[in-house]
Amino acid sequence: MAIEAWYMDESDEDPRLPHHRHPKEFVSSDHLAGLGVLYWHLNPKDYENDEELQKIRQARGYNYMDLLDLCPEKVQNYEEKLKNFYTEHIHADEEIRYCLEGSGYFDVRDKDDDWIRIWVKAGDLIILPAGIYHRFTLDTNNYTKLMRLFVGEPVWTAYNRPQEDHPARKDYTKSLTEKVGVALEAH
Ligand SMILES: CSCCC(=O)C(=O)O
Ligand SMILES: [Fe+2]
Repeated sequence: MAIEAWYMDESDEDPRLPHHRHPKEFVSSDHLAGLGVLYWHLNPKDYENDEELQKIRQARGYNYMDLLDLCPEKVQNYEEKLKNFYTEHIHADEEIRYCLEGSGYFDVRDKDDDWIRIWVKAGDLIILPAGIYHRFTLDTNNYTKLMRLFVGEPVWTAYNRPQEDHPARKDYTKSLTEKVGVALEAH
């Protein structure tokens, strides 16, 4: 099963709506991979014993794990947290999220600075590379339960845009130009 992702319209209606362009412009997982965004679909019911998940965690060194149940009863400062999640930012490290229940939107900037909306549902594991501008919102279902993975002690610090001088941002932009170089050489 492929991930659903699309280019966003420019309207400032409720962020929890899909915000498709007209006509719809879907984005493939290859296109996402070109931005350094990786994706797997796993069995969310089996997350405690799942060998596929174990393999990914081992291969990438994700020894840290916790669960984030995104509902007002379980999250302190719920509204403020959601507001911060939807403020465009980067991190110094990868952001790894595995959706166990519900759904939500991870928005990432493409090479031309346009927003791509990635619809993450139960079973979707995504990795956003360090330095990519992104944000998160719940969709109209208003609920998700996410697993957060990390290499070592987690650092969730968000650096709000602009961050052009942040080392992770510089490395990320450089990796994008290198990817373009490889694609051109292949032709
Ligand atoms: C709710 S997880 C996604 C939000 C985010 O970008 C973050 O936690 O940094
Ligand atoms: Fe983030």
